[in-house]
Amino acid sequence: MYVVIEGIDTAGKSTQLDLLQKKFKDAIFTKEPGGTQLGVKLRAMALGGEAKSKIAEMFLFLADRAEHIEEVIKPNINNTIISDRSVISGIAYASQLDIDKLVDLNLIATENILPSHVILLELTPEELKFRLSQKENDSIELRGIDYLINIQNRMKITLEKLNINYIAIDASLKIEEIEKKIEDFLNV
Ligand SMILES: Nc1ncnc2c1ncn2[C@@H]1O[C@H](COP(=O)(O)OP(=O)(O)OP(=O)(O)O)[C@@H](O)[C@H]1O
Ligand SMILES: Cc1cn([C@H]2C[C@H](O)[C@@H](COP(=O)(O)O)O2)c(=O)[nH]c1=O
Repeated sequence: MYVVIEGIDTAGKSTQLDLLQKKFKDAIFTKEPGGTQLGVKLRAMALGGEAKSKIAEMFLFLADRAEHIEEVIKPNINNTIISDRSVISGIAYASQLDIDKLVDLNLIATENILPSHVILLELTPEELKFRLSQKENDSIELRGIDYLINIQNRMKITLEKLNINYIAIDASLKIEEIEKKIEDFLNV
């Protein structure tokens, strides 16, 4: 299975991935952006704010995704893959473009390969504001609360549009409660 943990910045993805690492010892753990050698360079460019064009930024993430599919997902498609982010973030975060156009571009990048299970961790604006205040914000996080909540809404629209098997979990629940809901969703 190709499992993805999705959510906007600070939603709790890394926290749950650390717990999943203990449970799925044979799984391939990966991420977007930055899950390949090329992806590390693309991540640095995209998150470093080097692209003045939002379209150029989007293509940096698309290139990362295409390389990730080729180098990590396809070779391991018959094993358990657990990824921090995916095409869902890719479509949701490119908020200057129409979702349908983004779906087409991302299906090219992913060769029509989609996650089999997506866990969406959802934050309230209040919880997001608190969590962002607890860390140094990167160029995307600096776009603010309304921008990120809009991204979160676009994630749900994208999941429905792609008809992907997903669960939306309140990210402000206790860490253990979220862990249990994920376990039940993955039937482990
Ligand atoms: N269920 C939770 N309740 C309260 N705080 C949480 C919960 N899960 C994670 N946190 C805290 O929220 C912050 C962000 O968590 P984490 O780094 O796991 O999020 P993330 O989605 O990986 O973030 P990013 O995408 O920005 O890297 C951390 O300080 C973490 O300790
Ligand atoms: C895959 C992907 C990610 N982003 C954004 C989302 C986050 O702000 C960063 C990644 O940070 P993380 O700490 O690794 O979660 O990049 C994006 O804008 N487009 C994408 O396709």
